[in-house]
Amino acid sequence: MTTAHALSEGSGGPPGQGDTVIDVRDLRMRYRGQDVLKGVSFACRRGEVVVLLGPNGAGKTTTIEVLEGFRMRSAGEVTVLGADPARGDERWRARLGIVLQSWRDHGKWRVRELLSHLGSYYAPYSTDLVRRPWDVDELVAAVGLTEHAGKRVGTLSGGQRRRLDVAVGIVGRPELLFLDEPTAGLDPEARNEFHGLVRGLADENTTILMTTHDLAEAEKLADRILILAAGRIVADGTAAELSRRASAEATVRWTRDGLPFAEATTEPTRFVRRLFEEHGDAIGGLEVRRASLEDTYLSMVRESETGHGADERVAHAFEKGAS
Ligand SMILES: Nc1ncnc2c1ncn2[C@@H]1O[C@H](COP(=O)(O)OP(=O)(O)OP(=O)(O)O)[C@@H](O)[C@H]1O
Repeated sequence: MTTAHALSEGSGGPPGQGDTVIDVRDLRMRYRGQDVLKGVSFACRRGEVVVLLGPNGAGKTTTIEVLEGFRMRSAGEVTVLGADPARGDERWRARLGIVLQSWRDHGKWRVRELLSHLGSYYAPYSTDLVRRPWDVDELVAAVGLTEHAGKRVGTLSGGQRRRLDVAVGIVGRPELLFLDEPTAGLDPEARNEFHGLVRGLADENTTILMTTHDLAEAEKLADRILILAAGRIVADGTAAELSRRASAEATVRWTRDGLPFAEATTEPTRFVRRLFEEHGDAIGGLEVRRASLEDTYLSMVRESETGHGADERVAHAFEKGAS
């Protein structure tokens, strides 16, 4: 994929505050008397890939739809690309790219025609630095649909449709891209290609906020991970930071004279050195394992859902660690 454009410059919109592209403070959402978001706060900087994790029904789609301007919030302050999404105009909207969770059918259109048609809406917002829309053939190649460019959308497979969803989301060369479970239904190869596409866009300074239930994907793509649970952000950091802060302990496993041993320790390097000093060649099968993102995620979600003030405690610990 070649996208040698400065996506963040010359786009015609007002700059955000410095490098902050998304700023969310105390966002609240209540549906029919039920509080889903109870004070969500976070920020995203230009060029960051931020992954929003959380259990089913946590409010990830709600959060993203508020930021896209598709949903009115109950309370809180939200700024996206320098504007309140509830009052975003067309020029503001042209700077966003959106890949929704649900498929909106355009079954009778052919792939290339659909992308040309949708792309034409962005032409008035083209600048010398950011040519809009994306050239259709280049775009079709970037999402791996070249072979299917002449097909009717209704005849594509589920995974091919998902690729098309992504193409629709980026046809206007967005500065900020929202991806709601973009890889659901993609095969491993398509998923891998999609990851390359996301990294390529981020390298060109596109800010990306995405949701996924695939923790390996989150770990691979995210500059920063947010965990939304029980109506709040209970964790905010890199995958490594999250794992370290969730558990300072690593588990060391080894065998000695063929017998298995395991020990939890906060100082694995010192522990392993001592182990070899004491037992030398009798040691085999050495393994040092820190908490995985999955361990961390599951324990944080569990703690926040069972209450006992754990979510506040964890969020506080993360805030302290992140600064
Ligand atoms: N329009 C609506 N009216 C009433 N309740 C809603 C509405 N939209 C969402 N909800 C409720 O709000 C909660 C959060 O939904 P949301 O779709 O934001 O969660 P999510 O984190 O994206 O979930 P998933 O991982 O399953 O996609 C759910 O309990 C859902 O039933």
